Amino acid sequence: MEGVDYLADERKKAQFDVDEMKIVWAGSRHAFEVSDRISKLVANDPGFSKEERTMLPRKELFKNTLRKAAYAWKLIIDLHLSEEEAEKLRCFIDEPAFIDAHWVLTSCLTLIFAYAKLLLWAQRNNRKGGCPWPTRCKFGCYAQTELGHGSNVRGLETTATFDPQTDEFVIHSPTLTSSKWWPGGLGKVSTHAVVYARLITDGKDHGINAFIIQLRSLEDHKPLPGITIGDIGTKFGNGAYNTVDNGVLRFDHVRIPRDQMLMSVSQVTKVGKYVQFDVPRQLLYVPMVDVRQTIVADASTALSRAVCIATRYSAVRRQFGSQNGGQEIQVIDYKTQQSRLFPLLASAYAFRFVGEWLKRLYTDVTQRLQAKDFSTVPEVHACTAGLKSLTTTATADGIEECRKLCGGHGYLCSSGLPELFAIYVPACTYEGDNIVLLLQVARYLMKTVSQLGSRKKPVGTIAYMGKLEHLMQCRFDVEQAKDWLKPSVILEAFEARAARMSVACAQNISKFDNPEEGFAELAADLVEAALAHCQLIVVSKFIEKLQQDIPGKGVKQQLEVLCGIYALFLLHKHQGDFLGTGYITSKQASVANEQLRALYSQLRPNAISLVDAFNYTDHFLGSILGRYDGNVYPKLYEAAWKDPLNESDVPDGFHEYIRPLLKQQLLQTARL
Ligand SMILES: CC/C=C\C/C=C\C/C=C\C/C=C\CC/C=C/C(=O)SCCNC(=O)CCNC(=O)[C@H](O)C(C)(C)COP(=O)(O)OP(=O)(O)OC[C@H]1O[C@@H](n2cnc3c(N)ncnc32)[C@H](O)[C@@H]1OP(=O)(O)O
Ligand SMILES: Cc1cc2nc3c(=O)[nH]c(=O)nc-3n(C[C@H](O)[C@H](O)[C@H](O)COP(=O)(O)OP(=O)(O)OC[C@H]3O[C@@H](n4cnc5c(N)ncnc54)[C@H](O)[C@@H]3O)c2cc1C
Repeated sequence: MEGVDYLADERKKAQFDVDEMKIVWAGSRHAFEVSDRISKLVANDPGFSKEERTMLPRKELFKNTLRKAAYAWKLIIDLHLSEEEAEKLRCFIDEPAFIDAHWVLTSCLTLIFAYAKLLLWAQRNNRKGGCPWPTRCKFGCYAQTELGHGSNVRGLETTATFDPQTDEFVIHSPTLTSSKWWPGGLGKVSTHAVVYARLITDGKDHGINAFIIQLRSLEDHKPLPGITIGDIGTKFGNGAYNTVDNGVLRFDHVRIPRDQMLMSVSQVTKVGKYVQFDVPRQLLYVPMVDVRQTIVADASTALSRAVCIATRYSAVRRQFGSQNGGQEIQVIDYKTQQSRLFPLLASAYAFRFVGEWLKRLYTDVTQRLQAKDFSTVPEVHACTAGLKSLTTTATADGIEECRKLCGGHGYLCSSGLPELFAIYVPACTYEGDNIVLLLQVARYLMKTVSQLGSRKKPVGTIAYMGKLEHLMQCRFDVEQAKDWLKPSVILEAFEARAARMSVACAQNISKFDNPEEGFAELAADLVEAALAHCQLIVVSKFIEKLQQDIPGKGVKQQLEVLCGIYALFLLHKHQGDFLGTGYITSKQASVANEQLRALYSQLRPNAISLVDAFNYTDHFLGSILGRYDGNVYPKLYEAAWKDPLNESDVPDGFHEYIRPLLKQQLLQTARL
């Protein structure tokens, strides 16, 4: 029945102020108000409908995305939306688009150009200043990855050879494997690209540098001479990421002016002299750090969507246990359902808070960079790489778990979960393969351990290594379940586990004559140590959040429950680490599990309200199973009839393929 709230009884059970929790989730009252307003604007505008997305053929799908993007830009201008509102608009339109790369890169490149300015780039290049990145009337993409190399950035093959005769770089793709491959927005739309290529002057290879290159005519959109571009083909899932034109690009001796090299870390003079500035080369990689921190912030949005769908549906769905003709049991009341669903709900909140923290860390680093302080770059690289890896892996796995939590109906596109998974899962690969990124964290950890004896004190997220002596010896000495609720106890457990795993790896590497050989041999253990370190960061940032003043009846208490679930679930899942490093005994692990079960029971009455606090519209959720009103069955039934296959009772192909078979069968039966 329309207008009935099937989840009303669930909502009455809440023991906290949901409106205040919405503000905690959004980050501030202002952020909540902007999100609320823009999400409703999108939801109420038929121009942003997503209903048929999974049924459209690729060409139509792509054209529809172009239409939406153009419409969104028109709205931004007509409604004078601020940058913050425009960013929310992009989020709630909920369609990966060519425009994403442009959107993010505009800010990345503003940053690169901030360094460039700082490094007197403008004067050295005899330019009047100003950012040549095309933010207006032109579209850009980020062309780093090649067919043959993605993770190994140093192995890229595209060349940029300086010609002092003409004061130009000659950009060339010398092999098939040097074709740029994957950049989003490249295939059909971008007019310009940031291209990573090997810089060659006077026959000498100076490694990878970035160049801004025009790809297409601004008149007729055709590729410029010497440039070959296309789309790389259909990707995983219906609809999903196929709204984006990931592309292939080849250069045949394309000439660009010298000042289109991004000269933030080095410079080529008019006479072809290569000059390396007194700054870390890693500054070239800062765009990746920027996008990775955005991906961490986005993970909680993707996971919370899936969790919202699975939680609401778990309260609607009933199976078994009917007594005297009464209703069956809501599947959310099964302990197995709770033990799979509630840690994901807790993870969504945990990722929200660690994402907020990472943004602050990144802002701090960018301010330091402006002041030529590069000291925190390694830490922000380790944090963004590690947290990108942890949050995207957990989110992709979490979305798939939510699909299973919804049983058969979760497999229907109308549940919203298959498409959400298909769109999200490449996050485990783009912006750095998750294992490759954890290995970067491991390098940072091994470096930290090796420097412990020196005067360099570990600070920031690695500060806990400063109390290594204590962490290597301490033992968990409490026995009661409720002791596991103390933040100091949880923190020490995670610190001791992370420190001990890192030290064990360092000791094992030291047994090899060649440390690089040791690192390669122990890579699997190193990845686990890196993960333990990243999990410690997430847990500690959740605990830090709880130390803030959090208004609203019962809000803090709910967050404490969620924090306990997040930490104790990890402890349960990685029991082997905690037991193996000797910090806890098996009895203490079993007591922790007892506490975890108690927390699930405390969370249960609040589950629906905790997902309501995400404040998602039905449009954004895009799921019949996750509808706010819980009116699942009639809407599923209705949606089935909208499938193109149901347009006629007799399907196309009946006369060619089914009828002859039927006839044959009839004949055979007659012969018998
Ligand atoms: C463009 C984005 C568009 C849109 C985003 C929009 C919204 C966000 C939400 C969704 C995302 C949507 C779309 C995604 C689009 C995807 C884009 C891409 O995928 S772009 C391509 C990304 N590619 C990678 O990430 C490649 C991964 N590989 C690497 O990063 C490096 O090569 C590697 C880290 C593996 C290092 O290899 P190695 O050869 O060992 O390194 P090197 O010798 O060059 O340097 C080592 C030295 O440098 C330090 N370091 C490495 N990386 C960084 C860094 N990023 N920042 C700072 N420092 C870094 C490293 O620690 C080491 O230091 P030491 O020598 O030990 O001191
Ligand atoms: C949807 C999508 C959008 C993208 N958008 C862009 C874009 O806009 N611009 C752009 O430039 N690129 C883009 N990419 C490319 C992306 O950044 C790369 O695919 C990614 O960095 C992984 O590199 P790879 O494909 O070379 O994987 P590989 O490195 O070939 O990975 C293959 C396997 O090898 C393993 N492996 C690799 N190296 C190591 C190692 N050292 N130690 C242990 N294991 C290792 C990996 O873990 C993985 O299991 C995009 C990719 C996707 C899927």
